[in-house]
Amino acid sequence: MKLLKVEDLKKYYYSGLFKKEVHKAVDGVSFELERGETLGLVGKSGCGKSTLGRTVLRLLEPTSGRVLFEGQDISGFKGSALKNLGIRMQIIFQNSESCLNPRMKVYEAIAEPLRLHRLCERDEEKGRVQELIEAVSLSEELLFRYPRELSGGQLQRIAIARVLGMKPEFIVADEPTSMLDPLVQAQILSLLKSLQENYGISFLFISHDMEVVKWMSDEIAVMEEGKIIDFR
Ligand SMILES: Nc1ncnc2c1ncn2[C@@H]1O[C@H](COP(=O)(O)OP(=O)(O)OP(=O)(O)O)[C@@H](O)[C@H]1O
Repeated sequence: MKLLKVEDLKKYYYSGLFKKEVHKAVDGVSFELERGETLGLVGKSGCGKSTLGRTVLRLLEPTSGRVLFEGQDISGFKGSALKNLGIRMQIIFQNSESCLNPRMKVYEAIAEPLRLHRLCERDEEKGRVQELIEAVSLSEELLFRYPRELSGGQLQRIAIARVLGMKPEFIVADEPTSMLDPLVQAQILSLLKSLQENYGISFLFISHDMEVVKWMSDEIAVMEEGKIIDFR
């Protein structure tokens, strides 16, 4: 069974007097994703890539269409079902600093979701945080620093460690390296690939950069004006 199946997904925004103007940000998108595979998503700015990623994750309410996760229709999930789903499906953003609290040391940033979702016992927490910082190839001494003391690449690794703590099966990576210089970008992309190999995570990998998407993806979807116009 496919890990993810998206069927005729739409996300429309209504504006203007009597909400009569319609902007079709995502307009009937369908795709499938196997466990452990990456679908790259490319297209011009404003074509709907981020909206599609967020709607699949149910961070945005779909206008219509279905999202099947392990065969289960999650389109109507609410309350605790949606919260549990939010652990298994994650997102990594371009600007990781914005999702880290500037007053929280790295240790707390990684431990916070573990506590919030009760993913480990209190006495196991330290070990788990150490495992996670190692998994993203950072040294343990960074655990006691603040985000402002770290480089862009280190911040992105910490954002990835936070997400990994939740043992996600599916991650939307929304331009995860576009703010980084080329060398650091290459290192983060390699990290994501190795995490995929080690943990069997599936990715929807969003980028402007065709070269990056080619290197990362098993299949590439090209988006234009809310629709997928080609699979390569
Ligand atoms: N809350 C909203 N209300 C109205 N329109 C929106 C809203 N959010 C996004 N849009 C519009 O939907 C379209 C798709 O936006 P989206 O951010 O998904 O594109 P994108 O392909 O990810 O662009 P980029 O590559 O620049 O991030 C854009 O025209 C945008 O202006």
